[in-house]
Amino acid sequence: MTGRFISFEGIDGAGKSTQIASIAAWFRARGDEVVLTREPGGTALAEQLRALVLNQPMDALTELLLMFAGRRDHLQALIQPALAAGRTVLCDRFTDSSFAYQGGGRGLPLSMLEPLADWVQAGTEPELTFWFDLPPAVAAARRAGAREADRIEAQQLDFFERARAGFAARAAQAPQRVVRIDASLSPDAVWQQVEAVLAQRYPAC
Ligand SMILES: Nc1ncnc2c1ncn2[C@@H]1O[C@H](COP(=O)(O)OP(=O)(O)O)[C@@H](O)[C@H]1O
Ligand SMILES: Cc1cn([C@H]2C[C@H](O)[C@@H](COP(=O)(O)OP(=O)(O)O)O2)c(=O)[nH]c1=O
Repeated sequence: MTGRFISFEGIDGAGKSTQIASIAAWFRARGDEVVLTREPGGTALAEQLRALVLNQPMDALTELLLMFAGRRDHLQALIQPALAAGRTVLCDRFTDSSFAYQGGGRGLPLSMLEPLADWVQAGTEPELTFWFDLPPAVAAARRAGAREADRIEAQQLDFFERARAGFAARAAQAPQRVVRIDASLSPDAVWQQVEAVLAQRYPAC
């Protein structure tokens, strides 16, 4: 039995964390065993890499390699065993974030990212990805009221414009997998959109 693998994407401040709790509750109410996890991070090793990558100065390629190193450990130690046990894995960010941030934001070429994604994922891919999309200025205003910026969140608006374009390109390449949610609306209005997608993709048996 293979479980479901679902990821959540969007620029910082899009409201992913706010929605994921309700999504986990939605699957639990159906009787699924839910594993909530995140990237960068998700395992002890990958959380150590997260602390480095979000706080230490480094070049873009080093940043990319650390993101994929953590992802490899996360897949091997947590995601793949959970899927093999039939669990529903909800992952706050996955490979689309590397394409958006290191590809779009930092400007690294797709020819560098694509082979890494193939090697590291070796066929494991989310079956559904929610892309919480909103203008970077709106996301920045939300973040300003909520928390102190880390090394990546401290980037300027043009970085987040490029990251947003990176998510849009990934969505265009995989329209069956990636569902765009208008994240500029109120939390309730965002939830209505999410719930409609869940109800359509996972009808009650
Ligand atoms: N739809 C929304 N409208 C307005 N504010 C929101 C909305 N969703 C989340 N927020 C607020 O914006 C901030 C960032 O939300 P969060 O869920 O942490 O985003 P993310 O995990 O995508 O970075 C938090 O202060 C949160 O309360
Ligand atoms: C997974 C991943 C995240 N990131 C970045 C996006 C975020 O700025 C940061 C941390 O992600 P996250 O914990 O999701 O931050 P937030 O809750 O603020 O949205 O890491 C990348 O640059 N590349 C990646 O591959």
